[in-house]
This record gives sequence, structure tokens and C-alpha cells, in this order.
Amino acid sequence: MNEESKEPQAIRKLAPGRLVIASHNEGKVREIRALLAPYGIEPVSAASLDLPEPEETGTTFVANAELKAMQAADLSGLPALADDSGLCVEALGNAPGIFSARWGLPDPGIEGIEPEAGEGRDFDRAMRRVNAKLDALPEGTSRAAHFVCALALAWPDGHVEWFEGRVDGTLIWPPRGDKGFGYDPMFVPEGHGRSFGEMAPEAKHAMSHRADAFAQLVAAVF
Ligand SMILES: O=P(O)(O)OP(=O)(O)OP(=O)(O)OC[C@H]1O[C@@H](n2cnc3c(O)ncnc32)[C@H](O)[C@@H]1O
Ligand SMILES: [Mg+2]
Repeated sequence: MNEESKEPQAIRKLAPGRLVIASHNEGKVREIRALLAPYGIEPVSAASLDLPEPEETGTTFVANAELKAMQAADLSGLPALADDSGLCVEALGNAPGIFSARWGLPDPGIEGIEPEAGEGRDFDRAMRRVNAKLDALPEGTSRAAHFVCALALAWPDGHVEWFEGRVDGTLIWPPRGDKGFGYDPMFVPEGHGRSFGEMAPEAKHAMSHRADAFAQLVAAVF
């Protein structure tokens, strides 16, 4: 969290319809809308403004979130909120990490991941790949994992502030539940019995990496 984030101007600028969610992931956009609703903010999505999906060339979650938010703010002339997130599996050296979306592609172009036939991102495939990597390790290897969410809020004048949240848990197999998105069905947060895929949105929001980052954003900006 940076210091300039408390400028009163920031609060006034975040009016309904004056914030762009710089994401093309419907699951994320749905969650961010729900997290913003209590503050009377009704954002517009990048898709509704026909904004392009930038190439994520950063080497950290924060760098990628910043890059997505800055591009959207620049193109729309509005403040923009981006989310870069992912699943980090401790026994896999924190992979897939910033490449979490790419692990769902037929050919992610990542060493050690076999290309497959097919098209588009598929998180059944991504989850299967994560599980196969874990299964290839010695029996008893830890299935500990965490989700990270970096949020970047960029203003049209080029000022950016960022926040990072995390939730720890364990990976299960087979996946359970059809709620949420991405890797949710295989992630059981610490201290709970249900996977994120089995939880209602309010339950996930009470503990998720996105909610954690969001709480920091709210404390700084609202
Ligand atoms: O970049 P944008 O357009 O926002 O959409 P994206 O899906 O490409 O998003 P990322 O680049 O941040 O990739 C993050 C991936 O990590 C996964 N992920 C992130 N948050 C998640 C969550 O809360 N539950 C399950 N999976 C999540 C999900 O599969 C995402 O595709
Ligand atoms: Mg992305």
C-alpha cells in the first residue's frame, strides 16, 4: 500500500460508472462487482468498453495488475481497477503462479507441460495438470497451496496504487463444486471443509485472497 493512496481527490473520483474493471475474466468481474456494491460503486467492465486484453509481460502479480490497470485507465480516461491473481502450489515451487491462466491453454508454452489438442482456456485441464504434477512427486508431499490477488488502481493521471491479498489452503482431488471459477473446485481454504467451488459467493468473500486485497484497497481509498 503506498502513501499517496489517501488523497481525498481519490474518493470523489470513484463515483458510480466512473470505474473500469480492467479484466476480461467473467468470474473475477462478478466477484469484484459484488465486493464494490456495498460502497455504491457500479463499475463498467473492460469488455463493455471494448478494451483490448493486454499482454501480461510482468514477472510479478503486482506488475501485471499495474500493467492492466494503467492500460485501461489510459484508454478509457477513467480510473481503472485490475486484478492479477493465481494459484501458488508450494511443492511445485509456487507454480502455476503468474501463469495460472496459461495452464488452462492447450499449449501453454511452459517447459514440463505437455501440449494437448483443443482450444481456449479450460480450467478442468489446468486443475488436472496441477494434480498430475503433484501426483508425480513422492507420496506424502504437501498439497499446501495459496491464492494470491494483486489489485492495482490506476488513475488517468498515471498515479497507481496496489494491494496484495492471500489465502492459504490445501488442494484436493477430485475437484468439488461448480460455484466460483478457475481453480476454485480443487482449493479448500485452511480451517474449512468445503472447497471454494462449493461455497456461496458470500462465504468465499469472507476469506478469499481477493477480499483480503479488497479490504486493503477500501481502507486506503474509501
Ligand atoms: O487478466 P484478466 O483479464 O483479469 O483475466 P485472467 O483470467 O487472465 O486473470 P489472470 O491473468 O489474473 O490469471 C489468473 C488465473 O488464476 C485463476 N484464479 C484467480 N483467482 C481465482 C479465484 O478466486 N478462484 C479460482 N481461480 C482463480 C484463474 O483461473 C485465472 O484465470
Ligand atoms: Mg490475464
